[in-house]
Order: sequence, then structure tokens, then C-alpha cells
Amino acid sequence: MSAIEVQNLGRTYKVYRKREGLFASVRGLLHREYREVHAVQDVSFSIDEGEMVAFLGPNGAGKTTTLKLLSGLIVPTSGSATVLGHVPWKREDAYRRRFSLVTGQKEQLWWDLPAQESFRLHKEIYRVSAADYKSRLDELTELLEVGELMSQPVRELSLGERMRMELIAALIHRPDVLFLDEPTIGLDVISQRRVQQFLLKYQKEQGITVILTSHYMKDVEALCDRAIVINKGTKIHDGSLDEIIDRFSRHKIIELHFAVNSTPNGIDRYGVVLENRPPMLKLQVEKHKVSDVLSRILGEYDIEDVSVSERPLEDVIAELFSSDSESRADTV
Ligand SMILES: Nc1ncnc2c1ncn2[C@@H]1O[C@H](COP(=O)(O)OP(=O)(O)OP(=O)(O)O)[C@@H](O)[C@H]1O
Repeated sequence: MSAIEVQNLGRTYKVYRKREGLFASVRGLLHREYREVHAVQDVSFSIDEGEMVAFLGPNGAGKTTTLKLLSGLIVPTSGSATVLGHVPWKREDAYRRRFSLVTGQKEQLWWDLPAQESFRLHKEIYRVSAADYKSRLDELTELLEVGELMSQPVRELSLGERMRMELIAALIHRPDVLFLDEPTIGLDVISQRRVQQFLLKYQKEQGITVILTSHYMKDVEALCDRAIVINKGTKIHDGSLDEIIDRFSRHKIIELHFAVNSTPNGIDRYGVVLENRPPMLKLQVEKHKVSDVLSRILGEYDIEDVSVSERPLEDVIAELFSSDSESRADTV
């Protein structure tokens, strides 16, 4: 059953255009000029209950705007959406109790108070019973390993510790849908992994529906099988992570092990040398040339072992979102 249904959703912002110079500023006071930013355009997708889906896109693609729309923080300019049968921007109490939005950049905890005080406030806001509150807090505290930090003012916590507290605050009312906007931004590798492991376990156990935006492909690979990719407000892909690689990667990697304990000169005429550790050499080759390059190399050199692999998701996404491929991404 689908938990989230989005149909031709669009959100346009009007941005005040400020001209330079005194005369233009005075004129601007009398006659305001606006420019329109189409942050989200005609986006449609459907997410089943219990799915964890990544929402990928370069800076300014419209990811946060979409999550804000689905959280009811802003109203769309076109299209429709329902989450668990609710229209988010109607801001019904019944909906508020069923979702949470966690953003890596904006905190919901009181800075000067211990996190447990904020949790208590959330308990009251969401009218969580004392018994449920206790059992959920115990469970989350243990899973996120923050027991000893409960009475410490939030401002004294590290970024990673704070994010774990943010997750507790977001989950204490046990939402059915969780929107995660860059939950690991700025975290070191250890903290990132800890958050990933928690999310994986929690999502499996509770069967909640999750949309995750992240610029870290390690998060995405650890947590999601499916990704929706948007660029300039428009959806350009919806499918498995493997499909992203298959569709957008223009290259493959050939790993060669030479029979002699060296690698030959001039092999770079076949592709880009990514790694050269004799007798091993990794070559990046355009997809459509792989079989031709392979047969030539095998004919020319004494090769002991060879393998062909896809490029890592991280590289494919970086290439897709780099400025020179933006126009390409627009047209796929
Ligand atoms: N309140 C606003 N007023 C005007 N323009 C906005 C507003 N919020 C977002 N935008 C614009 O809408 C576009 C989409 O922004 P959004 O924050 O949704 O992107 P994003 O994909 O989340 O980017 P990032 O990865 O950098 O967080 C951008 O061009 C942004 O400048």
C-alpha cells in the first residue's frame, strides 16, 4: 500500500530582484520587481509503506523544498500530494502525529537545556503516555548509545551526539513516516556510520516509511535500494541504485593483472589510468568501447587476470551533477 503519493507537485518562489545603485533602489521601493524560482516542477512519485527511498540531486535541486511540502511547512503552487491519506499543508493534528522531519542543519532541541528536557516537551506536545514515553526513550537511548549524555546541555554535545539526540526527539512519538534531510551532514565517518546503522535497524524493526536526502552516497548505499533523482526541480530518474549506474555512467572500469611484475607504458591510449600498482592497473574506459579495448589489450599484452566492473555510485552521481553534465541531465 502506498504511504506517499505525489502528483505533478510544483512550488515556485518569488524572489525580490534588487537592482544596484541609489536610483534603482529608490525605484525598487515604488515598483518591486520579482523573479520566479521554480524550486519543484511537475514532480510525481509514489512510495510504499515501509520503503526507505533516497532523494538525490545537486545543490538547489529542490529536495528540501519537496520535504517541506510533504511536511506541510509550505504550500505548493501546483499539483497534489497525500501522506498516509493526509494532505500535508492542511496541517491536521492527526497528520502531525504521524510524521517527523529531521534536518541536519536545523535543530529542534533547546540549546541551553539537556536534551531530555526537549524530549519531555515533545512528549507533552504529542501527548505520549508516560509508559510509552519511558519505553521508547529507553529503547532509543540504548540503540543510539546516548545514555550518559542525557543530562548534559545540548550546546556541550558534539555534532554527532546532537544528531543522535535529534533523532530521539523526532522518534519519541513513533511516527509512521520520517523525512530525513541530510542527517549526517558534517559528521565524521564513525558518527555517520552510527547514524546509518541506527536508521537501518530502526526502520527494519518499526517498518516506517523514510525519505532520505543526502549528499553522501555511503548513506544512500547503506540505507536505500531505490532513489528518486531530481535536478533543477524536475524528476530525472526513479529506480534502483544499480539502474542509476547503468543509466548514467558513461564508463566502466577494467582491472588488469599483467603476467610480468610491471605495467606497460602507453596503455593510457585505451582509457584513463585510475590506479597503477604493478602488476595491477585500473583503467577507466568508455562503456561502448569496453569489448573492443579488452580484445586489443588481451591481444597485445600477456595478461594473467582481468575483470570489468561498474564505477562506484559516488563517482557516477558526481559526474551526473557536475556542471558540465547538467544539460545532459536535463534531457535524459
Ligand atoms: N524560501 C525561498 N525563497 C526563495 N527561493 C528559495 C527558497 N527556498 C529555496 N529556494 C530556491 O529553490 C531552489 C531549490 O532549493 P532547495 O533548498 O529545495 O534545494 P536542495 O535540493 O534541498 O538543495 P541543497 O542540496 O543545497 O540543500 C533553489 O534554487 C533555492 O535557491
